[in-house]
Amino acid sequence: MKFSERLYKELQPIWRKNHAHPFVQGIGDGTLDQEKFRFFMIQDYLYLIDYAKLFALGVMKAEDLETMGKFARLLDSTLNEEMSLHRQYAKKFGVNEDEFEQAKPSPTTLAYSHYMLHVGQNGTLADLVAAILPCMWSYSEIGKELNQIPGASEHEFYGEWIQMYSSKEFEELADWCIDLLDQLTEGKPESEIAKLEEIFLNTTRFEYMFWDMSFNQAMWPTDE
Ligand SMILES: Cc1ncc(CO)c(N)n1
Repeated sequence: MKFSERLYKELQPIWRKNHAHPFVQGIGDGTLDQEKFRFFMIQDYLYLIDYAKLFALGVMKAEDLETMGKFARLLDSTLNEEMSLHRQYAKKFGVNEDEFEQAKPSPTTLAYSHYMLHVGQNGTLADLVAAILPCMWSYSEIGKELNQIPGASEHEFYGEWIQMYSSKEFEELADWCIDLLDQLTEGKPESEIAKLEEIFLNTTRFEYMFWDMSFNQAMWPTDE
């Protein structure tokens, strides 16, 4: 069995919670409170700044030119395509993108992005890929599922978000990452595989927490 097939089985309970979450459901039916979405987009912008750095670390850890080139393109598309979606939403909210960039990360954003950076900096290329895959894979699945809802991708406010994550290009990025992880783990001993599975499941759990944090607009509980 490919490693990704094993992961696909393991992640099911968490993905079911993602898809059922009122934040995700609300994007799909267009009823999500725009203030919650604004909170999410700001936190996601901060998250993506760190996520893009993981691709730079991927360039550092890659062992062949083809993989280096792919990570370089992922870095470029995150900064200049995916994040331009956030900059467009910033405009819709009537704020300058600098306001997004200078916002403070929530505890969940900090925990998630710093966990990934820690794994990416201290681990192997396989550790890094295991950490970054849930992000691409789960958004691609959510995007495709929401795109099935009639009219959802034409919704005047949430349509563009659904179009971005249900796109073929985004799906191809996730598929590339899945294939790379399968290649890197082929023939590896169970002890190594189990460690990678734990990393993958940790960031999968963080993905769920990110939806929940956004729905609750959760900053530090000690702030007034
Ligand atoms: C938190 C999070 N996970 C995944 C993606 C997809 O890139 C994103 N933009 N944000």
